[in-house]
Amino acid sequence: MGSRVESRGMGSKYRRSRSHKKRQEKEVFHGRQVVVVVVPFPAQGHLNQLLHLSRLILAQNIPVHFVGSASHNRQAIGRAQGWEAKSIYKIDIHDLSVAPFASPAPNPNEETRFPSHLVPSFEASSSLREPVYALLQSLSSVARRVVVIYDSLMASVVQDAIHLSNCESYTFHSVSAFTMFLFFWEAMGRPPVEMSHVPQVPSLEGCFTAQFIDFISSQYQFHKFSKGTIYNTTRAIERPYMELIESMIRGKSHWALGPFNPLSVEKELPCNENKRQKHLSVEWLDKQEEGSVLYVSFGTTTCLSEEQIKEVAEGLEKSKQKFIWVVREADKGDVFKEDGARMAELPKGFEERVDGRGLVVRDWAPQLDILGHPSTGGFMSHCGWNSCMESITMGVPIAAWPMHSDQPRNTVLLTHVLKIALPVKDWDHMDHFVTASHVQNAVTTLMATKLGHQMRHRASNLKIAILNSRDQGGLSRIEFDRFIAHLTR
Ligand SMILES: O=c1ccn([C@@H]2O[C@H](COP(=O)(O)OP(=O)(O)O[C@H]3OC[C@@H](O)[C@H](O)[C@H]3O)[C@@H](O)[C@H]2O)c(=O)[nH]1
Ligand SMILES: C[C@@H](CO)CCNc1ncnc2nc[nH]c12
Repeated sequence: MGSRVESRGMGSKYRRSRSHKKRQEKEVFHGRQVVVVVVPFPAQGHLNQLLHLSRLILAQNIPVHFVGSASHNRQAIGRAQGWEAKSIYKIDIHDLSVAPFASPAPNPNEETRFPSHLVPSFEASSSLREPVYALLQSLSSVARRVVVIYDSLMASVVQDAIHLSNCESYTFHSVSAFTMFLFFWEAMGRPPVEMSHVPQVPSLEGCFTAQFIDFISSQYQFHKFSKGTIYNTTRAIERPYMELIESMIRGKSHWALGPFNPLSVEKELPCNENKRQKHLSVEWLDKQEEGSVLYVSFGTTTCLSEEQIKEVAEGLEKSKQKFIWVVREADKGDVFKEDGARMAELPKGFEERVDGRGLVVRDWAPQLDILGHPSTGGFMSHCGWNSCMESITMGVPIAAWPMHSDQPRNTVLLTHVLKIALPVKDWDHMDHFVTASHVQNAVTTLMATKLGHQMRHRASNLKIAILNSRDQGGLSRIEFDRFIAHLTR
């Protein structure tokens, strides 16, 4: 039943092939090992971040167990970008049984843009509680220490970890430190803090559904069991907000361990062997001038209505700028369910009219490769936190078009604090509609004006700051090393 633990083939293959002798030596000198169990939330933007973190931890020779339903594990692995195949096979992937869930198609005409159609898959994940506990029990009997790193939305799933004396847990917040600071600060009744770091931000109205707010609240009671919190950020960009969080939430350690995504894709190959061939979009970028192409994509939780797609198409066409536009539907709870998908229509003749200047991608785009490509000079984004970090680490400025959740506030971080983005339109939860002229203005400003150029320059400086911070002796590197030393103490 629910508590059956299945270990997937690739993980066990690794265990067998890993030198047994080496492991024995380790045990002799260091006692039993520390192992990490990673418990992601089953949506792409969350799976992706914790899979990247798993790889970073594994690179420190700490075994990592990654858990989830078979389809979410397959989704996470199949879409992983920027690293070599061999590093993914070293993660112990556990396909655990999850209660069956409905996987409806997204609704592009919903009043809020929040991906409510994913809620059944979120709720089904609570059935992971038993099999995850069974895994923790079995690991805790052989390991020196079991470290659980869980997505903040999976707190209830790992609540039993406190029964194991050699098990400790850390909460991973999948959004910016800026957004989390605001969330804590508002929840605490806005205590006095250094106000120069706190810009005006939009309210959360229209960002979530009431149902999802209940889901978040139902998880928060279990965070009291965790020893610390982890962020996919670096103090090189979000230092004030990490420090504000530290000053408000004492008694826990707070770790900025990001960026989790690879900082360069040039040296590292895509993980999937059959993806070694360059994607069409990258081949096309190879032929364009440096910094001349705008990349347009709205992540995996958003889909635009037909009318909205028409406005984007017209805006892009009128901007006369080069672009790659990813026209995809939002993910379903089970991304491998083929049925019911809409194929969004573009205006008649659009692709012919922009031929040679614009490329429409309908499948999964290699976003990290695209952002890391020298020809890419701007990104029109919904400002999901993965996209923000990927763009910042690749030095690409943003035309920000937030849709839901943390995105409107991430936008404020990018526009007001880091000053590497301009808004496509001011966020107004009552009126999501963006006209062709908003799109056109944003695109031409970002790609073809001095203001856009200055943003590109600042973005490129941030990229350098992040790289330096990750180098030997840099603050991010020191913080990451301290975390690893703390786990293996
Ligand atoms: O075609 C595609 C589409 C998307 N992607 C990748 O998919 C990921 C999308 O994640 P984003 O965070 O940007 O956006 P999502 O809306 O999908 O995620 C969501 O979940 C995690 C939260 O922290 C985000 O803020 C939230 O909006 C990125 O890593 C992006 O590179 C592709 O590689 N190709
Ligand atoms: C449905 C998901 C996207 O896949 C919401 C992401 N947004 C968030 N996820 C977790 N904690 C948050 N605190 C503020 N926003 C948060």
